[in-house]
Amino acid sequence: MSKLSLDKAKIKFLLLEGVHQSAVDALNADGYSQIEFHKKALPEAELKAAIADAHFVGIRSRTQLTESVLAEAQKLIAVGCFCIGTNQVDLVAAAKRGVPVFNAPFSNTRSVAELVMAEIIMLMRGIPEKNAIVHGGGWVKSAENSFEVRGKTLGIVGYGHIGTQVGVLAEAFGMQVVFFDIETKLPLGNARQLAKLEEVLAVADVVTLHVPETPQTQDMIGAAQLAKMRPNSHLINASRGTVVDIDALAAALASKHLAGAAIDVFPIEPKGNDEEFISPLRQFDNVILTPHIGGSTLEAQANIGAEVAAKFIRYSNNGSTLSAVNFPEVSLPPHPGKHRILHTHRNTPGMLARINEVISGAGVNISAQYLQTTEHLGYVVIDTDQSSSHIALEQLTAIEGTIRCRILY
Ligand SMILES: NC(=O)C1=CN([C@@H]2O[C@H](COP(=O)(O)OP(=O)(O)OC[C@H]3O[C@@H](n4cnc5c(N)ncnc54)[C@H](O)[C@@H]3O)[C@@H](O)[C@H]2O)C=CC1
Ligand SMILES: O=C(O)CCC(=O)C(=O)O
Repeated sequence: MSKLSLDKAKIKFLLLEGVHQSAVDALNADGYSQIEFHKKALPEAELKAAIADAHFVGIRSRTQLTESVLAEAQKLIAVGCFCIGTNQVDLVAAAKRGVPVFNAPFSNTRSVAELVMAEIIMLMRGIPEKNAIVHGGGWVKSAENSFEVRGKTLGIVGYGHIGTQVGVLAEAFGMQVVFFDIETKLPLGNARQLAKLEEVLAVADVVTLHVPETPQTQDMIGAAQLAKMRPNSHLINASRGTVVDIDALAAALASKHLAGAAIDVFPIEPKGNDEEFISPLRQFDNVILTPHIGGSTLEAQANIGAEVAAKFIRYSNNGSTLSAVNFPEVSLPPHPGKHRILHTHRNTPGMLARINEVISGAGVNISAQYLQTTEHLGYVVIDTDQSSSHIALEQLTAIEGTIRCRILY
């Protein structure tokens, strides 16, 4: 590997929310030693101070990287979400600054699916209430409201990575699976895609939500949708807290229209393990409440740590943005003996021509080049035969529409 223009020892990684040690190990093994590690999310003022000189920041679901936080991050090169969801990052604000955002799109998928499968069985057997009764010294040995899952119908809303895994597990238990998704999806096994959310709600004994947080999924399950669910059915939400109107859910449980629920994510979650969890759902013994741990298994966290750290390393060493969620995806193999320039710009006509004009004007030969664009952004990786350091970096940076230009090596 050619020597990076910015010494690895000077590149600061800010890792928050106790990301797994596997991330630190992977970065250390590649020669990155400046790692500031925090077990928790930082309050906004502390976050702004810590991010000011960070080149890479790694978070989980709790840290909000808003426009105003990103504005403080003048040296930021990339963001890593050590999880699936990226809704906690202002992706547009990051892209505007030339900052790609990476995540781990399926390292905790199985963990969520297993928890959901367990909850389906627990809810169908009425275990949460029975557990509470026995803990209180009671003893109600009864088969009332206790059912096998075999032959029952599971409704999956959002049939992506997690939804499909839940469907496969549920079918192995003999359940019938129906799902709703805004995209047409290949149904696995005997699963059936239904055209409308309401159709799924009307037939399912258990409804489980696996959609991302978007403007369209905000309060997707409110009073009207809960009313359309079958009497005595169950709701599971391990997606995002904004997807369910919690007060409407509390009302549906209080009226006994729903027989139970399992909720892992909430509209407002405590910022740390020392803060009290406040929710109208605490009063219900027939609701399984978990502290956003759907993806929190040791296996998943170790895999996520290694995966996102590898994406940081590839981008830092190579300029590869493969699998970035807000950025054109470009990957060139390392070219020993060559020199590499990274140019991020607004996607306007003629940009590549202007960049190449500057490079050839400096008497430097381009040996490889790869451009990708998204609607608003262009990212080009340029390998040159001669050292590009003598090309006026200012000239490339001065091209109208340039967001960021770096000489990598
Ligand atoms: N509780 C936890 O610890 C965890 C929660 N999650 C959450 O689960 C979500 C889903 O994860 P994946 O399955 O990996 O995502 P995915 O992107 O693979 O699947 C999401 C599916 O939802 C569909 N969808 C999007 N908008 C929709 C709408 N309005 N109506 C119906 N379908 C819609 C998409 O077409 C896609 O098929 C994540 O975005 C994250 O928020 C993920 C991991 C752990
Ligand atoms: O483990 C975490 O911090 C968040 C898990 C999650 O919600 C996700 O992966 O989207």
